[in-house]
Amino acid sequence: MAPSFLTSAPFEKIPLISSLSPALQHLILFVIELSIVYQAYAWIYNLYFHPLSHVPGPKLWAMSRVPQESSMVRGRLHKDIRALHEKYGDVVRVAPKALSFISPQAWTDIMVRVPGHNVPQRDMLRFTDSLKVNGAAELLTANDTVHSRQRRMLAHAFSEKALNKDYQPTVQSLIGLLISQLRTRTQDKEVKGKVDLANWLNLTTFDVLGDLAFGETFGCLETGDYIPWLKIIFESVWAVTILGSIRQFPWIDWVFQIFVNNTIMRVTREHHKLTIEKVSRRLAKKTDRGDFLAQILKHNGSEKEMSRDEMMSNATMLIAAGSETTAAGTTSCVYQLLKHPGVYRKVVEEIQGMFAKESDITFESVEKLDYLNACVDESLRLYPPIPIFNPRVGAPEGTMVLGIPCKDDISLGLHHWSVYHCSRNFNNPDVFDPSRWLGNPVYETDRRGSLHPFGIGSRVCIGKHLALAQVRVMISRLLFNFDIELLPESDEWINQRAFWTWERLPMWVQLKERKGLQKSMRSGHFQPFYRLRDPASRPFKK
Ligand code: HEM
Repeated sequence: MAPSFLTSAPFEKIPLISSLSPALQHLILFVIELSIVYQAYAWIYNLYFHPLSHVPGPKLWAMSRVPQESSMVRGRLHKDIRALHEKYGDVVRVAPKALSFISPQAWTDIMVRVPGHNVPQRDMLRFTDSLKVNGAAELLTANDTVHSRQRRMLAHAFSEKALNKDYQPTVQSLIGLLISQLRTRTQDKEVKGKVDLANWLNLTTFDVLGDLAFGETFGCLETGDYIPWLKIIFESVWAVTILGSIRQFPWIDWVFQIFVNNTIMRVTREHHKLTIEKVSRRLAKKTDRGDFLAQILKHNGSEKEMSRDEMMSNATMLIAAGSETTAAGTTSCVYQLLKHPGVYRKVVEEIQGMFAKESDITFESVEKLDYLNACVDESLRLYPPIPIFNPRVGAPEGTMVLGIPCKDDISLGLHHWSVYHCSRNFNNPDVFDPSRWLGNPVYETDRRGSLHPFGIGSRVCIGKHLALAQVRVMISRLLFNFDIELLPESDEWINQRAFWTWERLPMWVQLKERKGLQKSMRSGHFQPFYRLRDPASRPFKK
């Protein structure tokens, strides 16, 4: 005779399960009980016996990954992590196997390769392979060996000489196109100078990188719109954040792979097809205009240095890594200037005092605008274009970070926005004050070494100088040509959700052409090969 507990049905009130045999119902009950016991054990272990249990932090976050990941997918991780550091100090345990840091020393321990120190690795669970054309690695996600080979090759494409001599004419020409598009809108009787500046800056940086990576723009500035290929890049930045969170939970990831992976693969294949077309077209083209591929090909001795597929993967990656970030850096600085009329006036005076005509505004000359540059640094602090972390895990042999041994199962976070908004690092952290970077003694105690919006170490942003040159020139040429006012609907523009990049909100401004500027003072910016053209002749049609 069967034992009595196998003849009674434990789930008789639950419709779907009650139709199963009592034995099967008991098996399900047993699995549920086992999971509860295991989960309770895991929570207790994480709290009291885990090697990180001595690190300060909230108990709930130390017990389970759910609080951190739920904060991340809601786009508020930057704020939550800041609050935790204010409360608990320079290092906080933010998940059973995750630490967050904010001090200058932590930047060095996590990012900088020094003899005798095992430098942490990229946390690959937070990335996807979606940028890899035919499986070929690109710089951002490459392992250390491939990374150092590719970085050597790409360094030629990001040298100072290439930047100032080869790329400057393209960038200046496209900024000229931006200015003429905006000028058209100040003269339009319906638009009356009201524009979404965030959008226009994004269109500009996309066209710049399209030209530098593929030898032709996307035509965004001409149409005032994106092409679908670029929309995929936008959306994938957000999707990578969500996928990174899903991967922290193997069961959810498993279900996700079954139901959603095919769709992702289809979109990725479509995206790669277009990349291959563009790069092939560029490689077939004979051109004397400088761009990334021209620099790489000039130094590529053999396929061993950089294969064709790797060039393709890197071309897309550079557009994804460099366009939104640069546009965000520019938009946020303009926003801060518009919110601080005293600072705005000083910047305009500095620009007008330095440049008699617009063509004097060059990559080289804008470096001398001390006040504007302090404003750029301060706005990168308050709105770092990469707002949350540079995901890393300890080295396989273990890494010491602030004296804490971290193996490769421990995730190490330096969340830009949280680091720069913590009062442990900066006095009046929420205040936009460029004098912070110009020797104001109020900020004497600031831990300036904690500000690294471009990262540091061997994986520091390769496009840093290109980005800064663009940000400075775009702002200088905008303010040279227009008086700008922030419209009330964008007063709180800076309050956005943070994913890998920021959620992109429109920034509505009112533009007025500056009075008293002679036509001759405006023109003559390098050879303007980008002008508004007949839409039918655009290289990339929608
Ligand atoms: C204001 C604009 C920009 C900001 C704030 C920015 C910030 C960053 C940050 C924080 C990293 C990560 C460093 C790390 O993981 O430790 C990074 C990496 C990178 N950025 Fe940028 N970036 C900007 C513009 C650009 C531009 C214009 C390009 C290229 C066209 C670019 C290309 C890259 C690449 C390729 C990497 C990976 C470097 C490597 O792993 O060796 N970025 N950037």
